[in-house]
Amino acid sequence: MLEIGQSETLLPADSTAWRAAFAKQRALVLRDAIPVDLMRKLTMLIGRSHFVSNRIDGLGHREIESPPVAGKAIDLLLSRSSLFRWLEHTTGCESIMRVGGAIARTWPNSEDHLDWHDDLNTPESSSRRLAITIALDELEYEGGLFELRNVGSSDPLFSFKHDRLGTAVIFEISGRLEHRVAPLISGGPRLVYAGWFVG
Ligand SMILES: O=C(O)CCC(=O)C(=O)O
Ligand SMILES: [Fe+2]
Repeated sequence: MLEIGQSETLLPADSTAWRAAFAKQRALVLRDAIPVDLMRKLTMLIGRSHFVSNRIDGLGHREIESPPVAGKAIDLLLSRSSLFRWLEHTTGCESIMRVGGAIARTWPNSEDHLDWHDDLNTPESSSRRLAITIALDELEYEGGLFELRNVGSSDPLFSFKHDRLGTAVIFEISGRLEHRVAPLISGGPRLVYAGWFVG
């Protein structure tokens, strides 16, 4: 059990199963990582958030929270050295120094999605070690599947549909892996925090 509460972080005492899961699929599912009471507060903040169009050249489109308010609150919640050390131990990623991200929203339309990419596309992004996404809503939707694969492989190593409020996915960022988010077919929107642990 792992829980990122408002004032304390509960981390699993025995990480053996987590290490084995990450070794196999290069990703972890942290079910209910943000507890319900804290999630409720974040939902209230997000209710006042403003979103702008965010086109990522060659990859796709989505909306992101701007100015970042709820996203900054989540950055702060994740900025805990005990969590950084647990992630290093569990994933083998070295020296995580900080975390930062944004709230992203996709709708069922002809443009919202992200094609295969590795999150290492700019010089500033080259120190990204792990990515984290957290479900911030639980509206039903079809499509919107997240997939992670080895570059050049056609079989995903890991796939996940975010539909449980407060559940997080952590996955490896490296030149040997790529990930994508499929377009929504109906329902939604899909609302997640998407950030990176940076070394
Ligand atoms: O929405 C997701 O699940 C992943 C987002 C993503 O890949 C990114 O922001 O780079
Ligand atoms: Fe990404």
